[in-house]
Amino acid sequence: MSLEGIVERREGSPAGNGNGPVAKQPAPPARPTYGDRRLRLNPNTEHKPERYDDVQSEYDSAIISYLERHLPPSMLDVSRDAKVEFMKEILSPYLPEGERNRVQRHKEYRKTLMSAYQPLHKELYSLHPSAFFVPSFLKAINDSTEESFRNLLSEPSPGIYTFRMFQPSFCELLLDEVENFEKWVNTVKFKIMRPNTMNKYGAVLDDFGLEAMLNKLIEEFVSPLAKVFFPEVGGSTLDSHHGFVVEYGKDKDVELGFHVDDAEVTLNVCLGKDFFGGDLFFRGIRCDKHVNTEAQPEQEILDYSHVPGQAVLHRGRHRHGARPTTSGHRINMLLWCRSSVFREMKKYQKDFSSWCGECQREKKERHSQSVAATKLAFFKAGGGSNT
Ligand SMILES: O=C(O)CCC(=O)C(=O)O
Ligand SMILES: [Fe+2]
Repeated sequence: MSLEGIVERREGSPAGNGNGPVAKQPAPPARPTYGDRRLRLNPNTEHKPERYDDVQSEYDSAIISYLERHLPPSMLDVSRDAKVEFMKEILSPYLPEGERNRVQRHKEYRKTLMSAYQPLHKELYSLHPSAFFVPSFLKAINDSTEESFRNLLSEPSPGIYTFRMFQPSFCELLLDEVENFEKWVNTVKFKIMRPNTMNKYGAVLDDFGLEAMLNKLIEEFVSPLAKVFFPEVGGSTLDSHHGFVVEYGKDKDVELGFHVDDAEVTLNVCLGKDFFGGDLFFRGIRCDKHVNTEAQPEQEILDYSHVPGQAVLHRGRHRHGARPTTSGHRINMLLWCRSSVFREMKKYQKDFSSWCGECQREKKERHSQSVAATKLAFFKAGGGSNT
């Protein structure tokens, strides 16, 4: 969806098709008019958009919030409902029919689930930083400087950051809640959607009420890091997410194949419990075109062992997988953080050498070839001789 596109489509929409009289319609209910209805091309960065998490619509609430900054000035002071109605109308042509139906069905699924499931630990459903996070993580985010982040993190391989994040008591509560949710699902025989195409076990946290808490967690605690470490892949403009848990062990998933995430930035935190194996393996960052190319042995190969409470933060395009969990039970929380702005801009780009390891390698190779060709031409022309 292009915002430029939206601007153009809204201009001068005709009342009829120009082929004769327009059939008379019953008068529509009176609607307020808002003067100039054209969107701003550039967002009003001083305007703080409202949150629309509670709005029932086919669109992600983050997109509605994002669009609010583009509203014409006359629309900014109208009621929240009027803004929503206006923005839904603007967005409606941009979802293809199939996608619209899918999104609608998912909204209904989530609504049914949330109205039936009784949360066990209500305190998890809103963000309580001092109860959730370890003091070192809280301090680094509060200080919010690159130096404070660097003091907190380790970077065992370029672009992979690890740090202690959750309190053991928080991990226990979340594990308990997930277990309770799964028990309930089995008792009432509700067929739940699994987190993604590669996992048969696990649950989508957003689907049973944790979406608003996770939104806040990302906004206040992941985005500050993503802005500093991943600006070239939309780390400064994260605006939606997919939050879930994956489960490995006997009678669960065992391992996870080599893949990239449907995310710009991924936060992966181990919640527990006791387990052996399950190491993550990483093999370098790649764009779509280069996703199947070889890893560079020196720089791009890393194995990482999960530790409960500890987070790994990486680009979604950082290729990875998880080795078999050979005993015990491993549960990790994943936040796939996305940026609609980055995705839109990516459509118009071909060179991803600011983050793709293979684009970078090709660029370097082109550069050395051109330096070599220039040198050769220079010597052939007699340059550099002292005759
Ligand atoms: O099992 C893990 O820790 C990795 C999970 C993962 O990469 C994913 O769900 O995308
Ligand atoms: Fe992944």
